[in-house]
Amino acid sequence: MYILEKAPAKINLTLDVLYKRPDQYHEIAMVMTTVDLADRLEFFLLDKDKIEISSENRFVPNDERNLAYRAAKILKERYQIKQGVRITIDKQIPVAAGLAGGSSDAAATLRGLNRLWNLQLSMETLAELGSEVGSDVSFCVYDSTALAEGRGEVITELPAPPQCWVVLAKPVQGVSTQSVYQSLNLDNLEHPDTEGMIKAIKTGDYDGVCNRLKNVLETVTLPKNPEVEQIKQQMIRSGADAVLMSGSGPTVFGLVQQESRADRIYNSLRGFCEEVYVVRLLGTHQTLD
Ligand SMILES: C[C@@](CO)(OP(=O)(O)O)[C@H](O)COP(=O)(O)OP(=O)(O)OC[C@H]1O[C@@H](n2ccc(N)nc2=O)[C@H](O)[C@@H]1O
Ligand SMILES: Nc1ncnc2c1ncn2[C@@H]1O[C@H](COP(=O)(O)OP(=O)(O)O)[C@@H](O)[C@H]1O
Repeated sequence: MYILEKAPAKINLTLDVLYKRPDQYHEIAMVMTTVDLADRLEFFLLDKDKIEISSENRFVPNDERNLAYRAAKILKERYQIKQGVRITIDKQIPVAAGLAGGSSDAAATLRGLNRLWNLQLSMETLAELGSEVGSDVSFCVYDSTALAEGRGEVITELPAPPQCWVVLAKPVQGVSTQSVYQSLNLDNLEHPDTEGMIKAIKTGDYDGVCNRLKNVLETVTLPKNPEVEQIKQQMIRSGADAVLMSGSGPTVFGLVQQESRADRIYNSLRGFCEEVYVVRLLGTHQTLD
């Protein structure tokens, strides 16, 4: 018996950092949604009491460092599961890109094993377990559109934003999330209009969403990675309605309503950026088959 799960990438429509906490984390408020660029995970029951991971991607560890492995281990130990599992990851989301690929794989593992092992756990319980793996995993468990607060694990679900096309471009150099947070200067930050973004989403106001895209982590990643700013400028020149860096970066996304315009942006970026994707905004959980 085996189970299939899709693990979509996320983008940040807003990302605000409020203050540094006494633990190693920052208190944040961010509106996130999902796009149709997804890893695919397969889960096979094993008789032996073992978690096996495989992925063809050379940047993804095939051992206990894999976030999917960590999610499976937490679930297995917490519910004393004696069966083992083999997890194969077909990696489509660029790694260390600000698109939460690893977190989404961990979340898909929690959803998939909940079904494979027939645990009947609620989304809330899976999200709580996910927060032990990483700050973005709870959001990824819901796999929808949401406001994420706390260190990212306090989730308030939102409706899907207005439908549009999303052009994603990832510069070659990956970014370490931890070092971006560490380098952030909290003085004189221009904060996003989080409430305004939520209202724009709720009223289906596409222009309102575009006008409010903002990510305070750009203040760290942009000066260190000139390519990110170049890609932003190129997307604007080619007709994007709005552009922003996702998460800690370095991936940049541009929003457009017409497919022809998305194609134009894609073609204009192909020359100097190897990894470019045109995808639909999803914003709600999609079941496979
Ligand atoms: C920036 C964001 C935005 O969605 O995503 P990515 O760019 O990684 O996709 C998230 O806040 C990242 O979430 P995630 O990648 O799950 O972070 P974690 O593994 O929990 O933490 C990695 C490190 O980032 C820092 N960190 C993370 C979250 C937070 N609220 N404050 C922090 O200071 C901590 O130094 C932590 O050790
Ligand atoms: N299943 C996984 N997919 C991708 N990266 C993973 C996975 N498991 C562990 N990692 C590690 O997590 C790090 C961050 O990966 P990722 O989630 O893709 O980036 P981001 O946090 O920027 O969205 C990578 O350096 C990678 O080695």
